Amino acid sequence: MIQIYNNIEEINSKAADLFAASAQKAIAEKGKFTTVLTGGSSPAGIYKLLASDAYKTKIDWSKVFIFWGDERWVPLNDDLSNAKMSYATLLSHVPIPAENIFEMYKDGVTPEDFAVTYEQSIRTVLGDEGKFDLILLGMGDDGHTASLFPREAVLDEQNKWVAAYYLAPQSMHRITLTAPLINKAEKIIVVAFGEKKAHALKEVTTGVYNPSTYPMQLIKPVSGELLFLVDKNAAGAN
Ligand SMILES: O=C1O[C@H](COP(=O)(O)O)[C@@H](O)[C@H](O)[C@H]1O
Repeated sequence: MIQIYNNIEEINSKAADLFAASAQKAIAEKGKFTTVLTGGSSPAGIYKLLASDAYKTKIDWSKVFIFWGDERWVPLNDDLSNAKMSYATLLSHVPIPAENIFEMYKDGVTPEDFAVTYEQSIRTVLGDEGKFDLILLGMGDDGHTASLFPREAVLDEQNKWVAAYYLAPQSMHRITLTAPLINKAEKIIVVAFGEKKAHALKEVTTGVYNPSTYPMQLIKPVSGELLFLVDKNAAGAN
């Protein structure tokens, strides 16, 4: 389902409301909330809102378990780190235990080896079902999501839950949750705003199925819900 909003503030507010509601429901039903944060420029406003006084008391952060959808293979203090942005805007401002946060990077190991470790961490917290309560995703102007980039072999991955690979156009390694794992989630929210996303959004939602070019098309929950929160510019409604 696609919901179109007037501006980014409205998107942020809706996403924060949905995050809080998912957390409350999961904690009431299961005693914990497992979620995946996205990187890039789109989610910072959502994270700041969740860290604000109005929202942070709505969630029992001691029962929240944080993973990431993808990461550039850079240390936490690097400005390219998705985790660095998430700490700066959210995680350093809420009472979440450090052991509940699963950063997608570790010094001194290869990204490929760490992908195996990260999958094991997910299995430890979620069990072998691998069903996250809520996954937040962004979408690049090229239709990529997480680190599922156009024409990369990772798009064909069927078995691994987490994969790492060298992304030649960016001259860096990426580590990412794979589409089969993402699609197990209870709820997936994709946030996209700005006219630079309009072409990809149109292709992803109404174009011919061609995930090699528009990897976001791989995101099709098995039994959960997929919701796009977009602004008028991304929706091409202006
Ligand atoms: O490389 C990435 O880009 C996408 C989209 O980012 P945005 O800046 O256009 O919002 C993001 O979802 C992903 O986490 C990030 O690593």
